[in-house]
Amino acid sequence: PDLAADGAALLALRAAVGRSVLTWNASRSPCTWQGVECGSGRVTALRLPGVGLIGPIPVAAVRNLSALRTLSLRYNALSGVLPFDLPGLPELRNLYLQHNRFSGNIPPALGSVRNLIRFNLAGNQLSGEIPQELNNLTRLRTLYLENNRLSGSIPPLDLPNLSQFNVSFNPLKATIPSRFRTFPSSAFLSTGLCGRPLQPCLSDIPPSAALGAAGRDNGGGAGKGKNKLSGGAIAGIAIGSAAFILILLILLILLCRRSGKNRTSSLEAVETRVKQPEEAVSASEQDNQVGGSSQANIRPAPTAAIGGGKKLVFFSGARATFDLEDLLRASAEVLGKGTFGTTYKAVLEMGITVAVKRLKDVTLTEEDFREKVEVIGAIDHPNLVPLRAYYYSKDEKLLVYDYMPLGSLSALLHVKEINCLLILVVLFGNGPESFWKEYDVKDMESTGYSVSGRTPLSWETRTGIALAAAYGIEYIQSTGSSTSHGNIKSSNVLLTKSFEAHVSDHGLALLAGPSSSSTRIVGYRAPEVTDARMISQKADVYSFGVLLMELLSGKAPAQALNDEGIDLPRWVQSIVPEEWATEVFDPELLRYQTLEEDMVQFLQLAVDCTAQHPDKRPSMTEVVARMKVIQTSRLKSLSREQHNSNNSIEVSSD
Ligand SMILES: Nc1ncnc2c1ncn2[C@@H]1O[C@H](COP(=O)(O)OP(=O)(O)OP(=O)(O)O)[C@@H](O)[C@H]1O
Repeated sequence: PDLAADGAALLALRAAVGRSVLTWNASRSPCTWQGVECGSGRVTALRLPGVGLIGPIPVAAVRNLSALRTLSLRYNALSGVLPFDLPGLPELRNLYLQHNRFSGNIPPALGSVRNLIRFNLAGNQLSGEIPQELNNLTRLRTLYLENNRLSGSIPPLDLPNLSQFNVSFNPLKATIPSRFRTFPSSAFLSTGLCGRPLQPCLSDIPPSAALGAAGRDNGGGAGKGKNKLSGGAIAGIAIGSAAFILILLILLILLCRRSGKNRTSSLEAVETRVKQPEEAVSASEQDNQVGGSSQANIRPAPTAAIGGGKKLVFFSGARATFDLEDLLRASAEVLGKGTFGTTYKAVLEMGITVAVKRLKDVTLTEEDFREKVEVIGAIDHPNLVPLRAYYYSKDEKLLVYDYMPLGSLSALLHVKEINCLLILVVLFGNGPESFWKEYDVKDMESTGYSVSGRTPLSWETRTGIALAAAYGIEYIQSTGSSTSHGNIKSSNVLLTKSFEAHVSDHGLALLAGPSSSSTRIVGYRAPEVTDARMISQKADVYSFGVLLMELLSGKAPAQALNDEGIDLPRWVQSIVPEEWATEVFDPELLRYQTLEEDMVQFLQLAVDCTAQHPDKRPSMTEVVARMKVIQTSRLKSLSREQHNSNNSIEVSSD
């Protein structure tokens, strides 16, 4: 076999599954074709994730690619049986076939691909048993088989290097073999398996022993009634299960009701703290609180809203449409606890919704506090969350912001929210297995459920968010040569209903007490920032680079810190750019094949932003400029394509 034979095999593959999507030029070397990589004059890798391949793969096409080390055809619509009925891929290390429509058995012949290290067949329709022959794959480190229809038991494979394993959502049965007991329970979700790490098996007596016992009871007869439970046992199990489900239901209802209750009572604590100490404050002190001279020096005199003796100080652009009493009467809900305190959503009686941040650990004097808040309030830009008002007393410091209805980018990208209704459907519908199997994720999402809990974000939305956040940060930095945000992360990028991004929490580092610095920006903090209070513009650039990586990969930086302590930037840098498309980008982005070049450029920018040395990082202005160049060149090529297609329509209509 040689390169020409590899080329012929690839063309056979294209003819079978990719005729309309692969534009390989047969007159050029296969090594120049999309997704093909060569080494020593042979095809060594074929990576075509999410390109729209469809149909069954001819066995011969794969078998002839005998120098292949990586085959990645994930996220396509490939069907039929797995094309590996004969040994023929001795070099294969990585086999990624997840999220296709392959059916039939896992071919035992795969056991002869002895160099296999990564093997992923998740999200197909494979049935039958997991073949015992996989035991020959002694180098195997990853075996992902979740979301198939595999039955039987897990064979007692002895794979010394296996560190990633999952068989969830398969109708497998019986006890988990001892080799697999060290994997977490998430590796065996929604199966019929039992034993560690799952619940103990109903009976400690293995089925064979039970059979033997039944046989003995029957005097070794024909085996009638063998392995059957008595009527009493069945009734016991039925009553037990019903009671369990009932308890679960009651717990669920209590949980849902409790979370509803929290929503309306959260600002009560604030009210108590605001009212009590205020009563003790002297009249002169109170006068000082209503737009004192220190405020007037910094910006035009703020409007003071006075209600029941309590004052909210509004910034000049904002009308004092409500007062503190209104705020305290509002129904409130905790949005989250952050470094600087707790944030509430407050819906005022007149219909206005605001976000109220209740600051903790403020050690500044009143004068310093007011002065600094006035500076923060004066920073006004369309991509920053507007600070509308504040409240200061000895015991309570509140900041009132515009409420951003879509919440944070972090929640959109990562939060897996399980809707109470969804749990009920799973529990009382047709049962978990049929639920996951029979409902297509897309169908679920179109009915308003989010199965994974993630809102799919398009490429345009992601780049729009990135650019808007960059504008916001650039503006903050433009207000002073050493001014920086100091806490750039995805939970501080908030979104309006139309996905417009606003950076929040700007300037709060100025108000923060020393205790707030320790936990801040884990995963986003630049290496030179040893004390989080020592913020800088180049450290913001680093954090923004991590945020970009998060947007492109869908991975949360704090969670990306794996056992070896590798954070998101180092993980991205450990992967060569040629592999970014398959290894780094969020699978949700794989459908934008034509945009791969743009994605690579954005990721390269993120890599530059996260350079170890601050001087090597671009400035925020350069970051904005580079992002605009990528977007503009994309728009230009789009309009060129449009122009060409219009011309060709005209020509063909001639
Ligand atoms: N103006 C707002 N509109 C809507 N949601 C908000 C607003 N401000 C904050 N939130 C939400 O409240 C949550 C808590 O915010 P908060 O700023 O208190 O903490 P954080 O951003 O998680 O951490 P840190 O304090 O370190 O920035 C955020 O995740 C965000 O979803």
